Amino acid sequence: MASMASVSWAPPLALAPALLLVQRWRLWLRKLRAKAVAVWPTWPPPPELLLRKGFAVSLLAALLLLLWVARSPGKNFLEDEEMLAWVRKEQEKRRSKLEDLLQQIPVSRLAQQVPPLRPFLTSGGLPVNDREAEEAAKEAVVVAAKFQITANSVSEAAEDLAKAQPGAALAAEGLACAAALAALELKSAPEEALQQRVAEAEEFTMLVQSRLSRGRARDVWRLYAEPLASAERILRQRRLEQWRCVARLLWRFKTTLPFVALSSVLSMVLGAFSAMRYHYQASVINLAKEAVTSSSGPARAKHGMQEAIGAMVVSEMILQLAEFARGRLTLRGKTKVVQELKVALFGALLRQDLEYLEQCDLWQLRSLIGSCGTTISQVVDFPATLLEAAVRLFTAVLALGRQNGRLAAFLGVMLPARFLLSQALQHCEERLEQSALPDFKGQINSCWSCLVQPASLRTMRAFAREPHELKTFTRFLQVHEELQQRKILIFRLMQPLQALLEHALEIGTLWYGGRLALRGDMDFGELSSAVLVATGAFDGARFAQAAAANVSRQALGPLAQMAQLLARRPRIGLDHSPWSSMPKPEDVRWTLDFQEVTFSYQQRGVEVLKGLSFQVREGEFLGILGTTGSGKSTVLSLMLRLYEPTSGRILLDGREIKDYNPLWLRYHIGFVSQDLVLCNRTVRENLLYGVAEAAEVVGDAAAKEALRVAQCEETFFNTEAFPNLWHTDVGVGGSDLSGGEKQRLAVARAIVKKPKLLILDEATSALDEISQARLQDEIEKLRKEEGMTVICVAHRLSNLARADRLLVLQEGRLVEEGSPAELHQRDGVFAEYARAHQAFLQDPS
Ligand SMILES: Nc1ncnc2c1ncn2[C@@H]1O[C@H](COP(=O)(O)OP(=O)(O)OP(=O)(O)O)[C@@H](O)[C@H]1O
Repeated sequence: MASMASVSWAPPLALAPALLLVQRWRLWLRKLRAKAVAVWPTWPPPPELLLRKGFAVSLLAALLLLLWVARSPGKNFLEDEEMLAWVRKEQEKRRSKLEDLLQQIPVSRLAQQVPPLRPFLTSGGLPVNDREAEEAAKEAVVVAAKFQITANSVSEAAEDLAKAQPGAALAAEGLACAAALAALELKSAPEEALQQRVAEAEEFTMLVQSRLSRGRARDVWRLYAEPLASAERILRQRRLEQWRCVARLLWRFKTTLPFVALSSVLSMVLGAFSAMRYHYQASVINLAKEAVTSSSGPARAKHGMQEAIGAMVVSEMILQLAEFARGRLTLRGKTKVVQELKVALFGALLRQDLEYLEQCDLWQLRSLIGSCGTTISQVVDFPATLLEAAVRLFTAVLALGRQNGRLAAFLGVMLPARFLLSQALQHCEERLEQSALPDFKGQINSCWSCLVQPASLRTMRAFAREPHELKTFTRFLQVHEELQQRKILIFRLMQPLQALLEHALEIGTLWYGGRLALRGDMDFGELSSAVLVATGAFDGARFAQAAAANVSRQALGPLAQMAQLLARRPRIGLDHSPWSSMPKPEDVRWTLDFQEVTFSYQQRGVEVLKGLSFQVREGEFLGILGTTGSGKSTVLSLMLRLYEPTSGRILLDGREIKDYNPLWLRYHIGFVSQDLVLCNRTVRENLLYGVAEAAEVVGDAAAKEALRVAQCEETFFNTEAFPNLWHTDVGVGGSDLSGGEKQRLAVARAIVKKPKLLILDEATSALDEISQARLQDEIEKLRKEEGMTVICVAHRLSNLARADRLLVLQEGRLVEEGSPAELHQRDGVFAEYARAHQAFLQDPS
């Protein structure tokens, strides 16, 4: 019985608490509804409630609480001892780099020699008159001419330190020294480099202004102001040419002009109709008011209201149609132009001199070309956007002026005031962002660079750097995040201020309108419609300002850069002279004649070759050897016309090499460079890289023959090592091949072209002695059979054993020349090399 009772009573007992809970909920919900109903009539709250002291205080308290919550969370990293020690170490690194630079450049030495500079460099401020400062700068210029350190490298080091340690006095000193060097560079720069120098100096001026106090910045400025002014004078004359470039660039968009014109017309329609939206809304309000107050009753107002609503529907439809049509038109106009421009820019980049490309930030240029669609969109759409905004504003102001002239005048004053105030706020935000925290953002990339390049990846592994790299990455990120938090906080503080400013002006319009209404200069209907129309006017102005800011901030700079790239004429033009005017390669005698050639790399400025004269005869094997850095590879680069000699002449078959088309010349020269890099393609594609329309011109048999000559046919056709045979990918830069395989493939790549001149720069250094000897034999055979001229740079003397003649270079000068036997007898530098080599063979221990 007991068990039966427990079974029958259990469910109701279990339900009881649930029922109780439901009952409670219902009661609670009922109370909540009653409260909501009680509050409802007072929402939105009456103005006097918002103006009560208590409310204002609570609002302020809530704001402060919000700010406190928005503060950077967690412990400030500068309070962490270990972190602080790491930051100091990083700062120290940058400090010592700048110190090393400053010690070398004459300006710091000049501080002892030139009295006016001393107080500036040691204590701060430059208490000299203009003449003395000018004299100091002149002297700095003369002394610094002997040194190779550039203003850019010093200002970069100073900027690095200033970022890592804001307010560091040494950074200011660095900037002062950079100023003197900038003066030097501006004075001595050749005209073609002037623009670059002035751009650097202008960038440098901004740096000085942002990093130094106003007085110190003025002092630094005085050091290089005069040379900058004279350089700018020259440039001003050339600026006309620049404008022509931009005009030419814009002329490229001529096919878009009809589309731009049509979309501009549509934009005017859009602007006018979107402003009319507010006008009709205001009409509806006016009619409603009229219906209540006028004696003619609601019938007339009802009719008017129907008309206004109908007009609103029609204008809305026109708006959407115009928007659609404008979108289609601008897209059609842009697509083709952007495509053409990308091709032109890529072509212009490919055409540039190696020297220029070596100094460029190629990643930046790549993204410039990649994003040219966005840039062009901004520029091409700008007239339409501006027209739309202007028409919208004009329509709104017109409607407003018709309603009330005074209110329109009030707006006429308030709009520019709003614009100026928002500019001031933006400036304020930028100043605030000049944080006192260290900034290591750029350094995060250096951590990544170890990982993403196969060669550095292996080095990282080999040196067991992983834990260190991880730690460094974490630290850089920590500091960076802290800085970001601060910037975000500033942004979050400034954004509401901007919004408040915008709304304050709208409230101001309402206030003024209200006053006019109170004085009887305006009635209720006019005021309500004026507010709506004024909102339209503000929207128009905001729209125009945003579009203009976008174009000036994001589009004009890249556009000018594109124009410059397109207008830039390389010194070694790829189409000069035309290929079609070139002789047949078999009609040319492949002799080379270097006559008093000097050369220096632009970025370093040091003379690498000093009056070099020698000859290369057709069909001979010329060996070049010499100490490290003596200029051997540079000589080969000049033969290929990768660079132009600073002075002197190079003749091919008695004609200046610069009269030959560089593409033609390089096509007939086989080149294996010391720092060879293969493309990330298959073995076969790499092999045929240098042959135009490879598959048709060179058959498989000839390609395999080149592999055989280079001693690597068996390697790449060994299915155990290369299951895909010569269709195997070689990896980034050839990273999936051994050093010897890479070199042999590079030799085969040069030979397969059947060149008239074969240049080998340390081409077999990774080969074993036996393979190297076999390769030498094969090249010898080829030389004899084809009459090919061979120039070989090598450190290993066995590479040069078959040479007809040898050149020995030292510090950019030719110190010995002759056959190996002659040089042996002369007992000079070569004989010394030979003795060292012989000693090793006799006693390798
Ligand atoms: N692209 C470059 N930019 C600036 N300087 C360079 C450049 N290439 C080489 N140099 C400098 O020019 C000098 C000569 O270099 P080069 O490569 O011609 O010497 P090398 O005799 O071939 O040396 P190695 O035997 O070590 O290969 C060196 O001081 C080098 O640092």
